[in-house]
Amino acid sequence: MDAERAKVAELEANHRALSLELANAKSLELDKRRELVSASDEIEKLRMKHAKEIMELEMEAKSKAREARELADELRLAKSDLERERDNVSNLKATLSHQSTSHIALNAQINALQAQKAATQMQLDALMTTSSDKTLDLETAHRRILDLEQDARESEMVRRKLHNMVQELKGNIRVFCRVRPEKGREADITFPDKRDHKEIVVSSSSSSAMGSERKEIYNFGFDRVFEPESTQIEVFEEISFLAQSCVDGYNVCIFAYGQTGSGKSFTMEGGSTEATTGMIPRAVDQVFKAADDLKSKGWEYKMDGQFLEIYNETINDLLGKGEFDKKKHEIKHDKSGTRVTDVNVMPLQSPASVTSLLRVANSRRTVAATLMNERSSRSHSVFTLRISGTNTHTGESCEGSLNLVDLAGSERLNSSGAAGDRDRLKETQNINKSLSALGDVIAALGEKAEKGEKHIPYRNSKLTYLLQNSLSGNSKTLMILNLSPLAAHLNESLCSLRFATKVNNTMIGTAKKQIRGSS
Ligand SMILES: Nc1ncnc2c1ncn2[C@@H]1O[C@H](COP(=O)(O)OP(=O)(O)OP(=O)(O)O)[C@@H](O)[C@H]1O
Repeated sequence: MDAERAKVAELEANHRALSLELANAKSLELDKRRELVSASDEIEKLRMKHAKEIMELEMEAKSKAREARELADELRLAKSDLERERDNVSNLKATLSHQSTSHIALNAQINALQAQKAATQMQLDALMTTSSDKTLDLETAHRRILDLEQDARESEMVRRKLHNMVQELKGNIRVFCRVRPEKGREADITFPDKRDHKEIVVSSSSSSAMGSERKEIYNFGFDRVFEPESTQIEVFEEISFLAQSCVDGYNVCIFAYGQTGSGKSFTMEGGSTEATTGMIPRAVDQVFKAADDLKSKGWEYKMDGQFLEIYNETINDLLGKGEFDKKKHEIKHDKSGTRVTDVNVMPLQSPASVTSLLRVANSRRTVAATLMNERSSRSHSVFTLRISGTNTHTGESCEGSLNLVDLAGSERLNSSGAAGDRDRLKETQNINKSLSALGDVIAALGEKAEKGEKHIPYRNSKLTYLLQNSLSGNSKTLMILNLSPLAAHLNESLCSLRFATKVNNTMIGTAKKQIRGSS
């Protein structure tokens, strides 16, 4: 039993040892299991890390491969650039060697040119010296030319003055002839006197009864002949002394005579431009200038103007009001000069006031022309500028007048076609009457100058009566004969030329100044 007990005890002890061993084994197993779990975690982590590292390595490998490719590309490009650069370098080397050769050649040229430049500079210096000498010579010559031109101008003025004095001493009426420009069938008119411009030659051809051609040549001489190209300035240059002399106390009368359309109005009144300005505005301008110049010598002037029209022997005031002037105007002569009753006399302060006076007169003439059959060419127009001056230093006084007359068309009865028209016939008879009265007055003045006493028939027409004081031996008279160059007007032109020649040959005596001393 004991043995049994011992055995049981022993078994129990074994059991306990075994249980302990089992427990230990279990705890060991547990530890081992834990270790296993932790080892597997570790393995998992390592695996993941490894996978990540592999992935990164793969990506790195890919990027390296790309870089390698790019580097390979770059290398290729670099190689081709290098190749090109090599080519360039070899080209540049070739160019350089060529340029070097050129450079050497250019240097040689530059040296040659510099030598040439130095030689040219020396020549230039020599020329500059000569040129400044020449410039001096030229300036001297230029001054000399200016002096000579001035001398020539002065001589020309002296020549004109002397010419005028001779004319005044001769005492005849001056006559200028002006031929209008025209494009058309022109008559055979020539101007042979190219130096003094005093001659006009008109030729006409006619067939005789036998059929043979006959050419007649008519030669006329006047104080001045203006060719068609002559300008208003040139014409005025020749008459400016007359405008001047009315400031000195003379009575001056300038007529424009000629057939309708021959250029009378163009000459007297002119156009609207500077170049075409006519004799009236130019003369007035000149009178104002002359009066202004004499201010320094103590002269003070007063000027006034009137503009009348004589139509069918009645006087019409072109500065009046209304369409037609219905007033009856009378011409009065007394010691103070000629006066026309009831006409407007405009004080003239400046040349501009004359422009407005001409405008008023022209607008009235235009109205009349549209109402009455081109009346302007069928009437005489008389612009009168009266000038009175006193000298504050000397007490002298003077009175002058300037009459600028645009005469009615001078064509003869038949050629104007007036015969069948009563109004036209009356107009033409009146024009002829007054123009022949003008001729008679001039002829009588001529006779008076030659033979002494002679009655002057001023009263035979309104025109001559109005101009009595300016149409005497005591006044300066100029007739401008206007001619049309047309072949169709040849006969009229010849009549006008003959009339003007008669006037030109008339001596009317020497003009006198209207100057009074201080009283
Ligand atoms: N020297 C000239 N230069 C240019 N044109 C001119 C000249 N003379 C006249 N004329 C022109 O010829 C035309 C006729 O001239 P203007 O009217 O002056 O003649 P007129 O003799 O006064 O005629 P009317 O008796 O009808 O008044 C106008 O158109 C005018 O402008």
